[in-house]
Amino acid sequence: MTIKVGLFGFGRTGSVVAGEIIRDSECELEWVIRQTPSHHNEYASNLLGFDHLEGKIIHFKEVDFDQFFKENPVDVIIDFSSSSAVSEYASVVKHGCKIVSAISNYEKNDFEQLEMLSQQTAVLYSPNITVGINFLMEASKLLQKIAPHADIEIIEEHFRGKKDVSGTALRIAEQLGLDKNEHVNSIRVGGIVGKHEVVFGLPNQTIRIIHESHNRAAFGQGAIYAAKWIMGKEQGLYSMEEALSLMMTQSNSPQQEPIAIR
Ligand SMILES: NC(=O)C1=CN([C@@H]2O[C@H](COP(=O)(O)OP(=O)(O)OC[C@H]3O[C@@H](n4cnc5c(N)ncnc54)[C@H](OP(=O)(O)O)[C@@H]3O)[C@@H](O)[C@H]2O)C=CC1
Ligand SMILES: O=C(O)C1=N[C@H](C(=O)O)C[C@H](O)C1
Repeated sequence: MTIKVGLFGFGRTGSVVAGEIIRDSECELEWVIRQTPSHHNEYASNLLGFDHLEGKIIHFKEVDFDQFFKENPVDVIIDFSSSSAVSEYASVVKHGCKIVSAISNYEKNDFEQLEMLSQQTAVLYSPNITVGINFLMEASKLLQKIAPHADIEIIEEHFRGKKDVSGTALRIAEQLGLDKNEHVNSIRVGGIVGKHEVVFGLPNQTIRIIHESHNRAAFGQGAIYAAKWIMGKEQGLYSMEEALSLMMTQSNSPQQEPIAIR
């Protein structure tokens, strides 16, 4: 079965994610919604160098989205736009459309709206949708149990223009029970795509767990993994950790094909 995908956002990350969706043989990029009229009615595939037409770019304000969705339905919306976009697609969940949201930091009201949508459809939300970061989280939790007296600091490094504190770092702090105002250290330099490090300080040794995204394609591959996983889910709010833990169980079962991690 081909999964029809609608993408919100065609910026730094969305444009790379679009390329990954187009490349994936089990997905079809139906459309891409953006905030400005840039490249309206052109195809993401052409802009990204493919020679077929896929992923028509739509300026949100040019369409009545409810009507647009009825004419151009998708199985899943993948969101790499901004916190407020959730209100733009809120109405389409009644058609059974599922949602994968990768917005790193939600405004409180917008996140409450996402939570409300999860009462009607399956929503997967992850401030860091790479598969690898979830291994860092699990390893950090395990190490904290083994070395409960270690000093723990979280370091997050991103490109110069990233304004918000890393949503991933905040999630790691929360999971480790650390005060985010004291233990999250941010560095903004050059073009770093995304690096997260958890430092465990002991009297005679230091342990560092690091995850680094070298290319934004990692976010696209994670989002596609999440989209495939959520296809079989009932309404509810899911995390990437849940999607991955099920995958690990599946991979032990000879009956079911695990979703491949790339
Ligand atoms: N969870 C994860 O793993 C990751 C999450 N992110 C998150 O993804 C989001 C986007 O990041 P990034 O690509 O760097 O940001 P950019 O600013 O480069 O791109 C944002 C894109 O979203 C579009 N957009 C913004 N607001 C709306 C809206 N209300 N409706 C429709 N489209 C909208 C913009 O349109 P236009 O182009 O017309 O201006 C643009 O295409 C951020 O929240 C970021 O933190 C990023 C990487 C990984
Ligand atoms: O804005 C980004 O780009 C990223 N945001 C993330 C975050 O805030 O944690 C995840 C990723 O490293 C890239």
